[in-house]
Amino acid sequence: MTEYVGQYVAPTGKLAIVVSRFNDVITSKLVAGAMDTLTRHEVSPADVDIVWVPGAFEIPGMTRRLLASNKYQGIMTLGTVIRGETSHYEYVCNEVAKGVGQLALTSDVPVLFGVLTTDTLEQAQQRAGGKAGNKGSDVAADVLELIDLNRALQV
Ligand SMILES: Nc1c(NC[C@H](O)[C@H](O)[C@H](O)CO)[nH]c(=O)[nH]c1=O
Ligand SMILES: CC(=O)[C@@H](O)COP(=O)(O)O
Repeated sequence: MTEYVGQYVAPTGKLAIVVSRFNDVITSKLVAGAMDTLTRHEVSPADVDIVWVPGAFEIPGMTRRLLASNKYQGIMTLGTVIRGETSHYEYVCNEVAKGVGQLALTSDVPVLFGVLTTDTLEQAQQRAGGKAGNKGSDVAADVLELIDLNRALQV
């Protein structure tokens, strides 16, 4: 039996973070968490491109463009969608999740989903460095793991 588990090691190539400016009081903390985790695992900041888009809805499109550039070994998507008074929340969340999910499914380059979808600002704050951790840190570790796993499997 052979078991494969990716390790948290710095890849040889570049990484990208696609992050939305909407709710940037939160998304900036997600980026900070991601960069903290990446640098703790010896990823050079020079090897990370951070691309800011207006809102979460724009994340899939920009991610698709970065994938097409063939510049990156892995892409993390970060955003924060907080429920408002109308059904807009559902449409934004559904399209972002569907778009990023489709890219993750069809790309050989790991694409990670780090978009918070919360009912309240407090819930988002708790997941951006509060008691529920930092989603940016989570997806940073995940992208390192997936890149290394693909390397080990030679896929
Ligand atoms: N309400 C939130 C949005 N809305 C904006 C959309 O994401 C998009 O930028 C706009 O519809 C133009 O296409 N975006 C978030 O990231 N978070 C929200 O809570
Ligand atoms: C998630 C959203 O788009 C949300 O901020 C919009 O708020 P509202 O539904 O009150 O217009």
